[in-house]
Amino acid sequence: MRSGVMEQMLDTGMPDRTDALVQQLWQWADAGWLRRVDVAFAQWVQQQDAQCHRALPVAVSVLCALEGRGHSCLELADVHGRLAQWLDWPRDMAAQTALRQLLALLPTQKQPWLTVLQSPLIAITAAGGGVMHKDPTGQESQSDTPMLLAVNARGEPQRLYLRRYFQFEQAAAHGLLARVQPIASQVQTGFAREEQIAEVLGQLFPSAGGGQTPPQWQKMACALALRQRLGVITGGPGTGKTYTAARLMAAALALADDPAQLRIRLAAPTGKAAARLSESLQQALQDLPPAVRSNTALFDALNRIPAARTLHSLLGVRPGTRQLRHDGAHPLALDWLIVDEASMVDLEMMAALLQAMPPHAHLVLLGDKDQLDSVEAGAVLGDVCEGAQQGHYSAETAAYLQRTCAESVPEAMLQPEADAQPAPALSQAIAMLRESRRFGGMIGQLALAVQRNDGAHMQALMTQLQSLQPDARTVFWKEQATEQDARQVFWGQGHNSGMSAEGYGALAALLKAMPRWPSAKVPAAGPDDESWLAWQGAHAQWARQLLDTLARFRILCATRQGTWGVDGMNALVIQALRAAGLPVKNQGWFVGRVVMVTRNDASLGIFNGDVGIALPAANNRQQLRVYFPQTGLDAQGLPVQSIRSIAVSRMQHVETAFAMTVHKSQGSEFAHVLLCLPGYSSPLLTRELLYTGLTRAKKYFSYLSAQTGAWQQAMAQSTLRTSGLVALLYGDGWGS
Ligand SMILES: Nc1ncnc2c1ncn2[C@@H]1O[C@H](COP(=O)(O)OP(=O)(O)OP(=O)(O)O)[C@@H](O)[C@H]1O
Repeated sequence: MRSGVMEQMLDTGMPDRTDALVQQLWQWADAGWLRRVDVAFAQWVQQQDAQCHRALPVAVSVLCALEGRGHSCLELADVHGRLAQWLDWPRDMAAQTALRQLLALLPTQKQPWLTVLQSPLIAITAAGGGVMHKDPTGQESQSDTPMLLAVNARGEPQRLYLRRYFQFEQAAAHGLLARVQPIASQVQTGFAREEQIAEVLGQLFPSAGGGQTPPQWQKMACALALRQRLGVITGGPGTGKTYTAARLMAAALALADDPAQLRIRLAAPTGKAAARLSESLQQALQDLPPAVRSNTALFDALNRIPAARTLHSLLGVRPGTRQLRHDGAHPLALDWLIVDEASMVDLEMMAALLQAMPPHAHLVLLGDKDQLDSVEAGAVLGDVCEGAQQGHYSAETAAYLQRTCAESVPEAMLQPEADAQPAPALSQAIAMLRESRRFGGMIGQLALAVQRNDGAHMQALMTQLQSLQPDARTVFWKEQATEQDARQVFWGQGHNSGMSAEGYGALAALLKAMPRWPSAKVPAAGPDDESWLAWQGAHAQWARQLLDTLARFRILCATRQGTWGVDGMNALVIQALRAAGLPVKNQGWFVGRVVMVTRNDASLGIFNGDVGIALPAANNRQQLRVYFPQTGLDAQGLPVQSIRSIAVSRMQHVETAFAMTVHKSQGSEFAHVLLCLPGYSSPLLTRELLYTGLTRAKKYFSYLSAQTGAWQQAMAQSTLRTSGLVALLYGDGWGS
């Protein structure tokens, strides 16, 4: 099929008529290079506007294809240069030539876009909002056109949007900027003066302040978030985002007129992230300074904060619709909202959240701006934190931080007075935590090198790695790797003695060591029968050990398909388990099948991303159940680990997960991570992907790639999602 399409396209060149061109787009969809929905929309446009420019259906299908890849618009400047990065190009040269020929219909300069986009289906709008209801020739157009062309102040075309995404961007930008306006009346939110903030923060960060080096960004992050109704706390893994959020909650309560009435709520984009936030916050509350913990009223109020929810459930998503129970007209009933893993929140959800936030309430976003973006369109946290590395603090902010934290903002992070642009209002709400409390060592160094795209640092680390004795290595690195290499790594063989405990070899050994069943049939004895209780205990302990072992190692892949993708690696693990004598199957359920939930199911209490293992039920060895780890709270409010199980017959939406995509691993950590890159280039292989994969590893990191240089190529490539949000938040030309 593919070669047929290409031959035809190469033979005939581009058709002159738009309907014939749309037919060619369908062939591209048949060949898998465009989604059918992309072409269906282009066809609809061509049918509605029969006189349209012949390049319009191509532009429209590209716009839709980009939306499917997480971009919120089509950036019209340098389209040709950018498309090479944006689209996943077919791998063979002939197909690439044919695709280039098609895309050559799109203008290379900005101005001719006005002619191409001249259509009653496209309205012009100022990039900052305010639809002009004119088409590019100045004619009145419909007010509800499906697409919008954003132009700058000089009327030059900037970006083409599907209307929905334009509206989401506007709502997100307006919502964020409205929250960085100074709080009109401190009385309204019950907050007192700066001296009180200084006093409270002094208690919460007793050892910080006083000009320590490096500056205490955690304390400053709290001060910034208390100053307006938006706080953004970004930082790599283990930099103390949750630790800081716990102190911020304590500060908000301590400063409130009536702490018992202050409604603090917690949320995260996924159920797993929500559970993890509650768990880490509980831990962080236990770490509060004794003086704060002994304030019983405050500590009780902190402990009464409800467990974190998913954003979907907080906003009240109505099943099967895009409607929400909470919006601008029906705001959320809360005073503070802390959202963790904000990098996973997509543009549509962020817009909805900001609209549903009551005007007086504080929103605090926690997340790692360098991680992969949300699966759906938008890169909101990345866009918001565009200038976080450099700070861009105003002299007023620096003075405020000095007064409240006794901390000086480093000179390099102040917006230069000579700068034509004033310090952006949004930057005054952002704090970047820079010191990892969890990991340094080789993995931390690699993450830094990747984050900064620092090839020389990478090289030095590789040289250092070679010079280490195998047992001292926390990183294993192999290019031009084979399946045999993969087997060795995931089985935990041969690299160093520490790593060998962290792999599926250990899982297989445990599976084989299933506790001996008391009898062939389930004991009919009652629950107080001693042997029955002993058997139940042994079974639960076994399941617990398996889950612990599973939680320590994972294979992460950049892609789904192919030998080095999720499917290939899952098949390889299953093969290895079979070779070890376990009765595994290629398809369906078997003892030891590791699965990931792919859809939330509130009735079963399982969430997208939860990982469990199929094991025989304690009371019926013929019946398989999936065992999941569960975190609860003990009488003192401390997290306790337990297990729960669900019959496999009730698990409809799961997939095998010995290996998973890097995307799906966001929000999880493992003692040992094996990251696999495929043997070909792809726009999916980016710096953010490497960084996210790397930073999932706490102790050991293994890297395998079928080709040499894949790491360096990925490091040089950024996800670069196109959006107009940075321009809306910081002004046109920011950072350029
Ligand atoms: N200022 C500090 N003093 C002492 N320990 C700290 C401090 N900040 C953080 N920690 C500790 O460092 C560890 C990581 O902190 P935390 O979990 O808050 O980081 P995080 O940025 O939220 O991580 P993740 O990205 O994994 O969510 C925790 O054990 C925490 O108690």
